[in-house]
Amino acid sequence: MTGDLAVDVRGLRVVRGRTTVLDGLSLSVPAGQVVGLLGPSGSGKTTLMRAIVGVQVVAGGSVSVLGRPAGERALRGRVGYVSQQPSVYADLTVVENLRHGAGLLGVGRDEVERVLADVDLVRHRGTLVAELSGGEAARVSLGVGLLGSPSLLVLDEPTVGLDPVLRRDLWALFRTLRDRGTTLLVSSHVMDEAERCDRVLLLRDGELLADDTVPGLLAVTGADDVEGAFLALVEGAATTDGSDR
Ligand SMILES: Nc1ncnc2c1ncn2[C@@H]1O[C@H](COP(=O)(O)OP(=O)(O)OP(=O)(O)O)[C@@H](O)[C@H]1O
Repeated sequence: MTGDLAVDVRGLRVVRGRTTVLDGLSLSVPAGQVVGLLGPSGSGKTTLMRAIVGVQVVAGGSVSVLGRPAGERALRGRVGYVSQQPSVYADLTVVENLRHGAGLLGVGRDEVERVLADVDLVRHRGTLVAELSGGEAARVSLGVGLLGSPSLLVLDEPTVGLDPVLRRDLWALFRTLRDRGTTLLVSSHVMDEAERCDRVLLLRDGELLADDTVPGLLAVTGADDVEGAFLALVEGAATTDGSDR
């Protein structure tokens, strides 16, 4: 492992509507790892991911991605983003969706074939997305994010709604991608998914409660699992900031 950072966030401030979602958040994502971004619903995970991929208006601070300011044109194709909203066309087939994505990125058809194999959809290549199961459709979205072999993949709750077998298979794919040198930032509000990550970032109300490995988190909190560690950290924060949410 090198000491390189794939993402470096300093003093990030984001206001959405009337809510200050992030107020001076600083964190980093080391290159070549699977990093889990965990936290309850509304803690700011999607907002942070949007800032990292450069689609979020920010009110202050800096976000550096692969050594460049987030959203810079030079990062196009080097950062893959799979949002929670399906970003594929239901009335196109699997391969048509991937070819469309490849066309937008300017990458070749060989990329489409590689991605089809990676997400295990070769036999569904000619199927309309509307006729796929939820898990298969999720893999088409992921496939679009994999086009062009991005150095950083930002995945917003990619396993939500998937059965345990599909979740396991997707995590195996994430590790394979990491072993090929990709950095992955994967959000989840399912704490047990943390166990599959090299590091975890725990967010609550826009604040970073922890940035550690799973064994490190357990050692610091004395908890048996990540859920227990999170609760211990929340309670610790509650006693210092006077809130008990
Ligand atoms: N478009 C918006 N306008 C105003 N406020 C928003 C908007 N989107 C999100 N927020 C607020 O920002 C806060 C953080 O939302 P965000 O989607 O980043 O959380 P999250 O941790 O990703 O949640 P979830 O796990 O439910 O997706 C929430 O309080 C939410 O109400």
